Amino acid sequence: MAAPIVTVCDSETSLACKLSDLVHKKAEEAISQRCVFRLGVTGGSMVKVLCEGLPKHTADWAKWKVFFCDERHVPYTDKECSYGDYKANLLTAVAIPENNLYPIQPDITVEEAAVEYEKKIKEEFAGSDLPRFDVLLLPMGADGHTCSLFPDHKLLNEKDKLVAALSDSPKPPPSRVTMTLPLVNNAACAVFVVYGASKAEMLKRVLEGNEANPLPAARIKPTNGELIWMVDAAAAKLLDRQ
Ligand SMILES: O=C1O[C@H](COP(=O)(O)O)[C@@H](O)[C@H](O)[C@H]1O
Repeated sequence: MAAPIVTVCDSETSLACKLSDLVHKKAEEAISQRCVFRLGVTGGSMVKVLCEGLPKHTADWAKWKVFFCDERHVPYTDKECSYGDYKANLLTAVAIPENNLYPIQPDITVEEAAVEYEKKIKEEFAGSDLPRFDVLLLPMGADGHTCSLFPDHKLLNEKDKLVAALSDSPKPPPSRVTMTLPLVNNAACAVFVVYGASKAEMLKRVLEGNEANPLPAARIKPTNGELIWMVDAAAAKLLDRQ
């Protein structure tokens, strides 16, 4: 893996802008090579910056396919549902067809939902043993989690499943579906999006620490892809390099 690229933006607005420039550039490259752009998104604070920045560009939206790196196992109408957030805030702002947003099913058990989502991803990447997303947009929680991979959780050791269920998430809601490290680390480009002072201490640990038992976010090291951190000045304030 090449060394991670860390981009520090002055403000949340500038972060939204630079993030959308990057995603659009990656989309154009993917569409020109393969006629499709496969993106993975996450919920939480990501939704706001993404939905603010992306609509400022024109794009071949029909060729974008948007999957979820993780999802809370709640109904689509629940305020915790990331799919519901993107449906309300992204699909109303850009012309990505609704069918190109791939939700995780809430109306079956969480284990069934994980199996079904892995199948859906494998169908999308038919012919490849290990799917390779063009871009995965990743969060970093204040506890160092990413996707729904939490510190010291057994799913950090998952080697076979590409998508897994958990019912003991330390952050509510407890039931979730998440991409696992083998799938995330096979992405062509993994982009962490982190902003706000509440993430500053953890960002320093993940980027500058060298812990024996790495935090989940520190375990993202695409084996044959890029790793980019896009952060705002508030989150970066404790970093040695600024
Ligand atoms: O629970 C979750 O948390 C992360 C991070 O949320 P943030 O609001 O601290 O950015 C989120 O992105 C992830 O998708 C979600 O399930």
